[in-house]
Amino acid sequence: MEPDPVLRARSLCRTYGTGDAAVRALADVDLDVRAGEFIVLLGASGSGKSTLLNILGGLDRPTSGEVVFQDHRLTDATEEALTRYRREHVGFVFQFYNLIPSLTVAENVALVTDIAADPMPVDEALALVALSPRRDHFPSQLSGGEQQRVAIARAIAKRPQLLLCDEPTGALDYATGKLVLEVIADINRNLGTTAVVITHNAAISAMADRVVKLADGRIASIEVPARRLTPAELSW
Ligand SMILES: Nc1ncnc2c1ncn2[C@@H]1O[C@H](COP(=O)(O)OP(=O)(O)OP(=O)(O)O)[C@@H](O)[C@H]1O
Repeated sequence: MEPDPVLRARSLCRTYGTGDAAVRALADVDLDVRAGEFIVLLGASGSGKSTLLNILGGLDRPTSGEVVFQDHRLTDATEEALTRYRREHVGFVFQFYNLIPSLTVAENVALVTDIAADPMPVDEALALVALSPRRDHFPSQLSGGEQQRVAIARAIAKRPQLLLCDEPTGALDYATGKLVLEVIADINRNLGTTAVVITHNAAISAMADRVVKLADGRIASIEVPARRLTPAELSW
């Protein structure tokens, strides 16, 4: 039996602007995200990937349609409830790491654990991304890949159900990007965190449970790779 969906999106539409300037970013998107799965979201630039991820993560609302997280309709939620949803249940990782330069690695992660309901200890989160020895360093003393691993530690330290990653390897070289993907795959496998990862790199799709392709704001296809590869087995 398939696991229950942790997120259900139905008939999602998102239009930016109005009148002649209106841009339809999403049109009639239906998607179930199942507990514990690893989804890769592919599609050309402008196909609606970030718009969909932002709506799933409660950073944005659809123009019409609905999103349900477990039993909660996010589309009806107040701003306070959406903020609580993001704070308690969603970890975000973006292309640029958004670390606070004046805080150490451990302090950057503690920013999140200080306000979370049931966080893991900061040092446990740093161990999961293999950065324990760098806990007292500042972001400027780290490589891009290391900074991204701090961002991942910060995202997972609150034990979110969902880890939403928008081009997490977009600013990284090949080898470093692979290391970062390995960390995300390990977290998905070992902690059971449901992961949705946007990428431009189709080779990454072989590490997914399902690959969702967007084109012009619609789901063009959903594929299940024959065998889920580890990032170490991927090449591009
Ligand atoms: N704030 C906005 N105002 C107006 N149009 C927007 C806005 N955000 C996105 N769009 C438009 O919506 C469409 C979908 O954008 P989106 O960022 O979701 O695509 P994407 O697939 O993530 O692209 P990329 O791979 O380039 O990041 C694009 O045509 C984009 O120009």
